[in-house]
Amino acid sequence: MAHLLPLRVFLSSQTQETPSKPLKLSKRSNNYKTSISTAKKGLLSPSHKMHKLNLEVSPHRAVSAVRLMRIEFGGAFADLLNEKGKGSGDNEMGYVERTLGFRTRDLDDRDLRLVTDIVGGTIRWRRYLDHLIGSLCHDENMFRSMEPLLLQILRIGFYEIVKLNMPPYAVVDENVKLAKVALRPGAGNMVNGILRKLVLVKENNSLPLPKLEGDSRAQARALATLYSHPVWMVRRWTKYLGQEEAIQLMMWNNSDPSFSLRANTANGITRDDLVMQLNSLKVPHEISLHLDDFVRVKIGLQNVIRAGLLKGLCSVQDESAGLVVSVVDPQPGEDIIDCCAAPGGKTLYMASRLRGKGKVHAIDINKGRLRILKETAKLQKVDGVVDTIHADLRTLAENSPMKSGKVLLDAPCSGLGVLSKRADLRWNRRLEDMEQLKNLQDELLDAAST
Ligand SMILES: C[S@@+](CC[C@H](N)C(=O)[O-])C[C@H]1O[C@@H](n2cnc3c(N)ncnc32)[C@H](O)[C@@H]1O
Repeated sequence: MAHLLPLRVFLSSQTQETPSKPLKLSKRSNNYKTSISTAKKGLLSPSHKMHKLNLEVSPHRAVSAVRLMRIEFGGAFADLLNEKGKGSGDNEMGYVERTLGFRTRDLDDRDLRLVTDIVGGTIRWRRYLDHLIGSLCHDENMFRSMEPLLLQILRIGFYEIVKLNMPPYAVVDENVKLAKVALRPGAGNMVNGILRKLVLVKENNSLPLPKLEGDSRAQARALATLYSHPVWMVRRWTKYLGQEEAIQLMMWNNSDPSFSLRANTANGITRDDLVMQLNSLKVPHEISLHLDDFVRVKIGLQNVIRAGLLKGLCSVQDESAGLVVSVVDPQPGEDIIDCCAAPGGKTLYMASRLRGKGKVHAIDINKGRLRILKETAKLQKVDGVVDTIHADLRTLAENSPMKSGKVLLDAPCSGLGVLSKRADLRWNRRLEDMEQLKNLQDELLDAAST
């Protein structure tokens, strides 16, 4: 019966989180390797390297510096969700120990919040911070040849002073201490010199920032530094939106993201149950104005993860993704095709709305992501109504076309709409990728409507 219904294709450009990648230190950067081994050489001998505890260095700065290294050179993701909550525990301290040569005391909730703020902010503001650091170095070569860990420590210090407005001399002291212990005394002296220069120019209100002047290229370069985005994005947005709106957009991308949680009704959890849990965890939240099962959370996601709420009780899902599902409006008994389904955010929400009757056929080309979808479907108790199909949609549509009254196509997208959530994404996208993506989206749309 379903194939007799008029075909409806829902196209969504919502970006989803991608699964966490393993750390690949050796291939991505020789510099990183060098700096790690330098740290180890000075500080560790194999016999005591696993238990050296340093109580003087501020733990959240040490963890932030290492997390920044992993994000820039190790293929790790910047956002909490892709760390799957492991970022707060032993795992993270293991990375700290291997990179810096010592452990710090365990992080408490406040430390964890600071790590999230510092890491997210430092990545977002990287271009701006590097401009300031470069301007305050003796010469360009000093900046260009700076070892990666030293640069991360300086970025943290600059971010804390310029963007978080933290008490400057405490910031200087703490970051100098970190550079001395994690690298060597000379590195601490360098951090001291450059941070003190920064404090001075900030106090005199004379931060060396570019002026918005000259032709459109020069202005784009200045805006790219002032609002910390790649030049090609600034040029693109200025062209399509005008300068004022492009600036608004960049300011939004630089703001702290908020998240939404969806109560997993298929597991018998209501939004009221979820609210009770959030209250008991003291996580501030607001009820969604648009969707019955959703709750908004600005801070405290780390607590939600640590309390295990994501293990079946609720999922992190943007309201925009929820609204796409509302447009599809899944009804019990329906057969729905989700053409680019993994890791499954929309599939699983649609499945929960089938109330045990019907099927979501979840197609995806990526086996690993599809496996995550399958596992999460089990966790959320909707696996009975989810059928996974590992295939390239284009080949599938040609060789064994499927029919359904409702077809959702959530094609791969640039992710430029979620830059506030994915702090590192702006630095990983290239203009050339956009053209390729557009062609792929065209082909997928054709295949989905076959
Ligand atoms: C934006 S994500 C989908 C997110 C998903 N709808 C959700 O809500 O979690 C795009 C997905 O398209 C998949 N994809 C890319 N090319 C494909 C193709 N030719 N056939 C099927 N899936 C494809 C990717 O593997 C990726 O998982």
